[in-house]
Amino acid sequence: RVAHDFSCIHSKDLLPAEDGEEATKHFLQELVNILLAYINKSLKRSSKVLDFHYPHQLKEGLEGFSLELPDQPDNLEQLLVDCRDTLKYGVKTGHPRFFNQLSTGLDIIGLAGEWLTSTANTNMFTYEISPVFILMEEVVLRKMHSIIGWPEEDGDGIFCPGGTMSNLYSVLLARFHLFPVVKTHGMSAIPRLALFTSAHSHYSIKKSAAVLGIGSENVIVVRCDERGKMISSELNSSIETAKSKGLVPFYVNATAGTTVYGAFDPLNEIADICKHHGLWMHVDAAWGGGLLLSNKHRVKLQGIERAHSVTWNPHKMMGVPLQCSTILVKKKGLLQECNQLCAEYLFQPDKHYDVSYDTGDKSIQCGRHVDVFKLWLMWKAKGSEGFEAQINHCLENAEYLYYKLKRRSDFQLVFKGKPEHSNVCFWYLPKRLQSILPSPERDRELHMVAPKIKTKMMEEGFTMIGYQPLEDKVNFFRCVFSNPATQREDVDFLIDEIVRLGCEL
Ligand SMILES: O=C(O)c1cc(=O)cc(C(=O)O)o1
Repeated sequence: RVAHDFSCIHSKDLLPAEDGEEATKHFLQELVNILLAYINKSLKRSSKVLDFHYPHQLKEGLEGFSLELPDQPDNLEQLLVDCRDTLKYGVKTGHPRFFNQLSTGLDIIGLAGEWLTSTANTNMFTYEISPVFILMEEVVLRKMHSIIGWPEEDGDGIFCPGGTMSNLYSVLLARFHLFPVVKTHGMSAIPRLALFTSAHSHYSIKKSAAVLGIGSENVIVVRCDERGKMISSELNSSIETAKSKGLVPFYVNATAGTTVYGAFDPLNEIADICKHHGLWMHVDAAWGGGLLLSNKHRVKLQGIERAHSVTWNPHKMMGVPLQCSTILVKKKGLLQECNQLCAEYLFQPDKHYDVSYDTGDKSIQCGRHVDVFKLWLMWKAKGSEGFEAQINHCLENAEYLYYKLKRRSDFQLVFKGKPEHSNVCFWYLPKRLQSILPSPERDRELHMVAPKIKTKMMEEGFTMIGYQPLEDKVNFFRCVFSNPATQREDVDFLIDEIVRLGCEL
């Protein structure tokens, strides 16, 4: 193919310009070539995960890569160079040795789904402008309801821009369910509320209470065991205490797969307590929801069918491209009642089709991105069995890492026992610390090890893993597996790289 000269054409020469079709085809084909080169590179172990630069270096402009916005249009050759550079200086989150976040991987079908979604460029507020996507959302949500174990006649939900928003919906719905007057009269019309969540749960529960005007101080944090699982007897006593202080408990968040440890709360015990006190039970399965697809692992979420609402992020363990998050609600109609404002310019009641398909008014958004298509396409491509296999593979990688570290004296696992999810948490002890008994002094030294290793790791760029302190524990690494491309050799590489970078610290 003749390489096209894009230096003398500009965006105005592309469609919808007259006879812009040829230039458009060549420009988009060239972009696809850039993306294909990036995809191949991301999946090659010989490539780096990242080519790290400090903010000032990127802002100054690297090798002509300027972030500044011009008055005159750039030509398409420059745009293609900018596209290459944007990817060059980014982080390859699809790389088999990228362990830094819960969302990793680069699924080709998911990517194709996202490309089609952008090309369709439509909105999810009404059936009239998204007929296919609205029906797909209904089909996919119903499938997820049945996987949770809710009966056919139950189940509602919506795709949200991330797990934090999904959790926020659950608090909003629980409050509306108990006090519908709050929608119109606000918080002054209702007594002081209290909600409960575990010490290891996601900070979005507190954030939801802050955003919704409930107050983050009214989020009562329930103690966990050494594995990070909520202690249900502590939940019960916290609820009793809140009542004795005149607060009105209304909501409990149980976590299925905590962010750092990957712990699963005892859902049946929590459901019993919620039933006894008449509280809304939400399960934040943003990270653990994917395990419902695995016959081997779904037992860890037993009791989830008793929840009033569930957050489940397919962009985590199912490897769907960001973003893809759902709030699933057992009671039909509540989302609509809670959020609808019936804007006449969108939700006309006298349309020529069944307006119950205009699901936009269930949302607290107006415009809403189509996040369902890439999930629907992946589900068609893999089948539920395909998702099960990839999720089991990720947990097998975690088990492999766990047993490798268990046998070594230079690594120490943060909690005893096999991980419930694909999170493996550990300290690395440089040679000089390996012979020192645990003490506050050793802890002070150990606290600096992970940040130093991470700095060198990012500067060299061959792998990437997260670290954090937690409660009384000094900085430790958290390795999580959600990328089906990751194999045992990548686990071996990670361990060797941490030793190489840290043994002399
Ligand atoms: O969607 C994600 O990748 C994600 C969401 C979190 O809340 C926390 C993390 C994380 O701790 O890696 O990841």
